[in-house]
Amino acid sequence: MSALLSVENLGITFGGLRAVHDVSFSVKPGEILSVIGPNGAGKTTLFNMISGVYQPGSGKVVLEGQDVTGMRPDLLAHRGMSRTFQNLQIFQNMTVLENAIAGFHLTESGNLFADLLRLPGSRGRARTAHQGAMRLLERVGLEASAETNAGSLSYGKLKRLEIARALALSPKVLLLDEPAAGCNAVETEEIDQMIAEVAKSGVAILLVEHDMKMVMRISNHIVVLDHGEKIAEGDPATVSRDPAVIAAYLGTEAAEDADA
Ligand SMILES: Nc1ncnc2c1ncn2[C@@H]1O[C@H](COP(=O)(O)OP(=O)(O)OP(=O)(O)O)[C@@H](O)[C@H]1O
Repeated sequence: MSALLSVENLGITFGGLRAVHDVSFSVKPGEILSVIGPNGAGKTTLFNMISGVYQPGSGKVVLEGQDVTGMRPDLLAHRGMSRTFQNLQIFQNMTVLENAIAGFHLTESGNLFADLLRLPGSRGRARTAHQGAMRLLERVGLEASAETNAGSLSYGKLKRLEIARALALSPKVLLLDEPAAGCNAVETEEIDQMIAEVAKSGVAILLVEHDMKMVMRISNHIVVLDHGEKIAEGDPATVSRDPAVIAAYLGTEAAEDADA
């Protein structure tokens, strides 16, 4: 199967610092690809370039054969690319359902409040968004919490709500920035399962995550960054044995032990 999303020689420099340099990889429909690396390796910067938050200094982002390099996030969302952020972007004072409805208005913020208030002219659209939002909540196991204030949800549920919102525009590729950060083991496993289900439906998943157990469990393919450069890639077993990867995380001594 051909690539849904390709990153070709992507790079960016911040005031002389090569935050990301010459990184290439591709992801297919239904595949879970994780980007890992020590703190400051360039993972979030890479995500920001792919999702149009940063203009790359060099290289290309290709979505379904189209060059979408530096395209605005809202336009990318319409072409099938959604993302979540490291910091939750949830409206704490709104209900779970209202937050999910907001996902359908990513590109038309003017309509969101009209729809929530059910103003004249918005009823048909509001009904569609309402039904879609309920389906999303079912998909992430939050239907029973629809009327709950988002501010009172557990952290794991908030994370699932954020993923639900990113799914609102039926993305073909979903970028998840640390979906398990701050979650306990049970919550992480629930998020695991959810991500696996989304991938099974044919969505390509691109994941940045520090929880190595989770990464090893759910990834089909792993790309390892260190100091902005790709130092390894492959399946979880291959990557976890790679001396360059071990060195990047633990120092060269550990890599020499692994080699012996
Ligand atoms: N907007 C920016 N301006 C200047 N430097 C930046 C900017 N964003 C990131 N950097 C630098 O680029 C490098 C890569 O940072 P980035 O946040 O992408 O790493 P990361 O792998 O996501 O780290 P972490 O795992 O800690 O989240 C770091 O040295 C960081 O200080």
